[in-house]
Amino acid sequence: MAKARVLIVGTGGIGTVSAYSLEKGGQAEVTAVMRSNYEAAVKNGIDIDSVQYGQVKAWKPTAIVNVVPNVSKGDVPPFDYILVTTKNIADIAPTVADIIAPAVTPGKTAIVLSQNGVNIEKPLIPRFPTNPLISSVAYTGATETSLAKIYQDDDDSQKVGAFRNPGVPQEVADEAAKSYVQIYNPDGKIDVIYEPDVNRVGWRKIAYNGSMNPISSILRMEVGRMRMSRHIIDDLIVPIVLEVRAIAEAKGITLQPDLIHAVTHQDPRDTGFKPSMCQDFEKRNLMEIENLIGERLREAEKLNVPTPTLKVVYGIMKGLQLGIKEEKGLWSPKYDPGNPYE
Ligand SMILES: NC(=O)C1=CN([C@@H]2O[C@H](COP(=O)(O)OP(=O)(O)OC[C@H]3O[C@@H](n4cnc5c(N)ncnc54)[C@H](OP(=O)(O)O)[C@@H]3O)[C@@H](O)[C@H]2O)C=CC1
Ligand SMILES: CC(C)(CO)C(=O)C(=O)O
Repeated sequence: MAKARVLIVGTGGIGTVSAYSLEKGGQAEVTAVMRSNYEAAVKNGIDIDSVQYGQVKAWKPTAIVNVVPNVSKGDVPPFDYILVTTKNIADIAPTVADIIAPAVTPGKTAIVLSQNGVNIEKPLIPRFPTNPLISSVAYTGATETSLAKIYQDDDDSQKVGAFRNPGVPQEVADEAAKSYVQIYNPDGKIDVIYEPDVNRVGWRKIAYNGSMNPISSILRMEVGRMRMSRHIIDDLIVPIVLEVRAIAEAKGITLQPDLIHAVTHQDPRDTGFKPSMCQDFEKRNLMEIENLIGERLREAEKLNVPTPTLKVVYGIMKGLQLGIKEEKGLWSPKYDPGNPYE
């Protein structure tokens, strides 16, 4: 059987581990789009120091490219799947839809978003109305420590299911998600599984990412240290988790009764782990603020759910993001038209 053609856009921590798992399964050939790490990967391959796969040295997927291939010209065969593993920075162009558009074949390519956050599929629906949209909620732990050098500290673990895209019959989207899991994990040896209720799973995950990620970034603190402070947990983490639960409930999504315990005890007791947002902040990378916090606030407003803690945290994170945007030349200190504080 011909292997599935998978394009991975954003081959950093999660993208590299996914590329390796996909090719190891034997049913996919991966084209990896790389950017800052492109030259290092082409010259020396990719090193993965992996809790799951051991020391992988100088590895290369089937193809490495430094631009998203344009399939419309007909000289590149269409892709069966595009796996998006960039950070989702919705407040800065180009958006995910703009980045992947050249490689999408209407009615054929299934688009898999393996990114943290809620509502990440929404901007893709009008742009790709005939393509199945798939959610991969990832629990894998992986970091690019230097160019094309990956440290994987948690096994590849994902729950995969279809988003709703009104132009695609639900059974077609569900089938695409199941086929993706089959290609990714053909002999069932890894924890990458089909999840029919992936929306609920995404909301559960955001109870962690929406609380631990921003608070660790603001405090620049590991999760283990935060857990040792009752103030941090009682006054910051718990209120956010309760607000996330209230928004989810207003949307008809019931999260588990022991959610607070599950979030606060997700990581080992004395862990030195800092969530991905805190790592980005320390590297002075843009952070995934809109899909982890902003989108939930907007949902809460629509549903009249009070979210005082989230609102304060959002304001602080927007301020921190502004500093990073200014450093990158993406913002200059000036008043926007209509700003009443001028
Ligand atoms: N890391 C983790 O353990 C976990 C991460 N996640 C989620 O997974 C997603 C990916 O995270 P992670 O792997 O950590 O991210 P990384 O920052 O490690 O990797 C993102 C990659 O995307 C590349 N990229 C960004 N924009 C483009 C573009 N326009 N064209 C080509 N390449 C691009 C970056 O290139 P460049 O270096 O040039 O910027 C980088 O190589 C995020 O949504 C994150 O929240 C979820 C669970 C765990
Ligand atoms: C906690 C983790 C690694 C997922 O398990 C994550 O999602 C993040 O750091 O943003």
